[in-house]
Amino acid sequence: MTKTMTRRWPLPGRALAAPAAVADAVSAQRGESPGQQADRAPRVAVDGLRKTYGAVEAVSDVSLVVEPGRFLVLLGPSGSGKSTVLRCIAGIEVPSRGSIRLGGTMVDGPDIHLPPERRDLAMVFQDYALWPHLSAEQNVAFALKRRSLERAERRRLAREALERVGLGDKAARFPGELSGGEQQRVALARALVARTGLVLFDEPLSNLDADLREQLRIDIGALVRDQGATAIYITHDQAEAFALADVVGVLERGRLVQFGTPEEIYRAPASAFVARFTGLAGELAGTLADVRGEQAVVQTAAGTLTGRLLASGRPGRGASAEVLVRPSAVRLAAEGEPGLDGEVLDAAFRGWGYEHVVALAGGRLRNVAAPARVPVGRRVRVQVDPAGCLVALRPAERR
Ligand SMILES: Nc1ncnc2c1ncn2[C@@H]1O[C@H](COP(=O)(O)OP(=O)(O)OP(=O)(O)O)[C@@H](O)[C@H]1O
Repeated sequence: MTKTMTRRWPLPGRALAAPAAVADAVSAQRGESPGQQADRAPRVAVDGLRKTYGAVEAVSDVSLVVEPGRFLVLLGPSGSGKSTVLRCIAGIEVPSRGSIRLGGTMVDGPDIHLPPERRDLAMVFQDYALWPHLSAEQNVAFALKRRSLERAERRRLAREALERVGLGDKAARFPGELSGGEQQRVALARALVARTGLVLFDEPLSNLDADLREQLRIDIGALVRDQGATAIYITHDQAEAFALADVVGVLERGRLVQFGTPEEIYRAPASAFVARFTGLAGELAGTLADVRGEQAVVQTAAGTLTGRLLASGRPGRGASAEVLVRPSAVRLAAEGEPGLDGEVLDAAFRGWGYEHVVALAGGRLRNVAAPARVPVGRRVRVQVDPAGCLVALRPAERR
């Protein structure tokens, strides 16, 4: 089932803002300082969250904390439970177990469930969710409908929000007269106009093509940070997650398997799953030759490689291992430089230079960078930086 079919709430255009926050939100629009705005951004604390649908456990025991004004991205493959966690935080789903606190308020807990409209949050959806019969300005102004504001003031705030997302000149257009990227900008303006302390994003860029995605991603990061709101954003795109997040939570089959900064997750993934999901140039199988502290030496068919060991305990020499290589760790060796012997299978121009696919004994590596194109079939050497290598033991070899 698609998200569009399963989304039951909110109706398009509805802002999920608490009436109590009306005065605050409006005063923010009237020139409150960013510091005062940030004061309203809640700390989000999810504790022991579990959600089942019949026999399906969509989310199992997820606990996390997002500090006020921080940007969390939940990253995971399809079906890992990202939407379910987000929908529970929004109040659209009722957790089966666990608690959720937004600032000082418990919004979900034993016998407690606050509806979305009492959570002082706004949400941006994958499919924009705009009212087709309302203009861009009316769609944005609709988010202020529940607030005791003059119509003219609502219009002014809506126009201001549209200006902020670069659509000041298209306020009168209907969604059908706007491109996908522009429609999502209207949805973004609608989420920001009420100045709620928490903004949730449900894969907002996935219906847009690459160029637009990048531009809107940059604008989302800038606008949300400028507003000082706490943000939670879900995606299955690792590059998007790393680019946007202060902190990333990786989900695997309903469980939060790592929570840390993008840098921590890239350098020290918690498991082979996290390493694979956050981007590899390739994998080379071999046997463990040595372990020195956190570093493991692996003998592969292509040569000896060193990397960070992704396992606790003291695995023995000779254990079967896999070297997982990050894209940033591979480049073609210069003339006379040592490296792993291989043959070029493909060369792709990337603007800054070229990326090659190189076949090695026992595997292949993608993303092998070089300033010039090396023709297919040419024998080459590949330099592999140990700082971008991770060593995973095969399951049977873990102790
Ligand atoms: N209403 C529902 N009824 C039954 N099962 C559901 C329902 N919603 C989600 N699930 C199941 O819960 C699991 C997690 O789904 P969820 O939509 O949270 O994952 P996701 O990571 O957001 O995936 P995607 O990126 O594909 O949207 C999946 O196995 C899904 O099939």
